Amino acid sequence: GNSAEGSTHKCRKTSVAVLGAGVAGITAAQVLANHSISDFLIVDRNDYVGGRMRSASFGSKPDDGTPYTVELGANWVQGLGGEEGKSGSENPIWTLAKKHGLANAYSNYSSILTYDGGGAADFLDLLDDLDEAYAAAEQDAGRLLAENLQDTSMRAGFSTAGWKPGRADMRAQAIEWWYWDFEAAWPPEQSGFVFGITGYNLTYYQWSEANNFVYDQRGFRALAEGEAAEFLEGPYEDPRLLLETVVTGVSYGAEGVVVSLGESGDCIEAQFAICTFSVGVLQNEAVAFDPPLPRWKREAVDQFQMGTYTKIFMQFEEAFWDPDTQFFLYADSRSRGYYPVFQSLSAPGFLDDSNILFVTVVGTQAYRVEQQPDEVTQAEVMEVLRAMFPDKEIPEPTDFMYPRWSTDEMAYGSYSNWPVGMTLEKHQNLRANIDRLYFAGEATSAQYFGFLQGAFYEGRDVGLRIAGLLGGSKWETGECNAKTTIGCGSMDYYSTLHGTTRLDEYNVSNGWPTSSFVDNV
Ligand SMILES: Cc1cc2nc3c(=O)[nH]c(=O)nc-3n(C[C@H](O)[C@H](O)[C@H](O)COP(=O)(O)OP(=O)(O)OC[C@H]3O[C@@H](n4cnc5c(N)ncnc54)[C@H](O)[C@@H]3O)c2cc1C
Repeated sequence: GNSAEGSTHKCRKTSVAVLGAGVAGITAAQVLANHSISDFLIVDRNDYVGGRMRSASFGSKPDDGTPYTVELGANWVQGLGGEEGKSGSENPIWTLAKKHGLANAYSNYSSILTYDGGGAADFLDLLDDLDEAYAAAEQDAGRLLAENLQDTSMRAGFSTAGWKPGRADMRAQAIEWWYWDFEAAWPPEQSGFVFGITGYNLTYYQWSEANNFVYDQRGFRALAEGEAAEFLEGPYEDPRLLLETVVTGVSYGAEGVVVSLGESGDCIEAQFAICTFSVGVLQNEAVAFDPPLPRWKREAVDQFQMGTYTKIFMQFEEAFWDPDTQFFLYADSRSRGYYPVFQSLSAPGFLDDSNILFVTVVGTQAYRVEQQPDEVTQAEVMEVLRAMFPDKEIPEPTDFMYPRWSTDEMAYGSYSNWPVGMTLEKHQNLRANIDRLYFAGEATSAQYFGFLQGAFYEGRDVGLRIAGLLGGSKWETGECNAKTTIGCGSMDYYSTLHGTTRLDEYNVSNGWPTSSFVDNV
């Protein structure tokens, strides 16, 4: 590794460098603190704790004109659990949301009205068809997993289960978007089947199918700040929390890790480091690793998908939509996913009478929208709203705002999605440490990727591993073993991952008469 010795730059020494102050980083540091390891530093480029739990001020309140707080990033606690009479298993994010008293309300996905270019149009019966196919697809995915059969795409899984929306059937396309893309931020073609289904089921069937929407005016990140305050002073007064500090390089090895900070040349010399940067940050090579990440790690990073999920906020003088309905689904006649779902924050039990509406776009529509100026997007959205509500005079919004997640250096996207062709072993390569450099975050969670609970569990796991390594060998036999949900020490990885076809199987009987490597030029 790089030694800072003799240089004029400041190099702080610590036991553990926690890179990122999102849910994974805060949870990892908390685990260290709980195991009496107080010598750590937490670094983040943001000026707050919470990472992709990110809020912003928007619009104004009717009574005093002060702005509302809305969530640009994570918004729901997804899958609650812990209901009375049930086994008692609960989403840890739900436990923490209750602990910190976050204002939230049940998001009723059945409170929905449907529209197309001609105005209101009831096509919710299609949802029942998709429900039925999805139930069959779940059975099928379970069989593929249990019998080690070849995985496929969610698209193929849907088709086999009997759900085959026509390309021009824009109502069915809108229903499918609402069912799949709204959650995955990628279309079924690009989502893995088995892991797409397990990802959904482990959250919603293990706990409960409820999604609770957080509208707390401190911001959802009050959860992360509240947890951080239990082991950091304030938490913002604690000298171990280095905010507005950009990590530019990570030099790692068997002896330790040196983290380069910003352009100052300052650094951190640590025994261990935990990198919680999003898979988007890793894909964009925003951090220089020394030595470069090995091929088994880079292939996993490059294959896992970073999605983009963009909420476009509008405040109006008055609500022209049904005040009691939460969701408004729009089927555009030309483009799938074109301003497909509007959500009312004005609905009872949310930000009552705020007259705030937001529309969500994902995937290619999100990339398009994020690259254009606000005015262009506003004009497009207004055209859609006027088509949905032809009988209403709809004035321009009084406030309009949306983030640019796909290009934001803190994450380069919103959250991850399991792509077609990724195996559990290859995903494990995304998780695995290299020497003393560890990784954690929503994307490293095989079971809860994309969710806050994924970041929580992975942060906890890596925190415990490092606490164990720093605490000595007795940890490895005590608190964790292969049967628990918590691992110990260094992680497994697969240096070579094979396909299913041997070279000698590229032969005539498989329709491959010509050598793959022929070159007569
Ligand atoms: C729009 C959107 C909607 C979402 N909706 C939901 C939802 O409703 N429910 C749900 O459960 N989940 C949702 N998620 C996902 C959830 O927000 C994430 O799973 C979770 O917050 C990820 O936590 P993390 O700790 O893994 O990563 P992060 O929160 O990204 O933490 C990593 C930190 O690293 C920092 N960092 C990155 N690069 C550098 C660098 N070079 N130097 C220094 N610091 C750096 C970042 O600033 C960041 O704070 C949503 C996410 C987005 C963006």
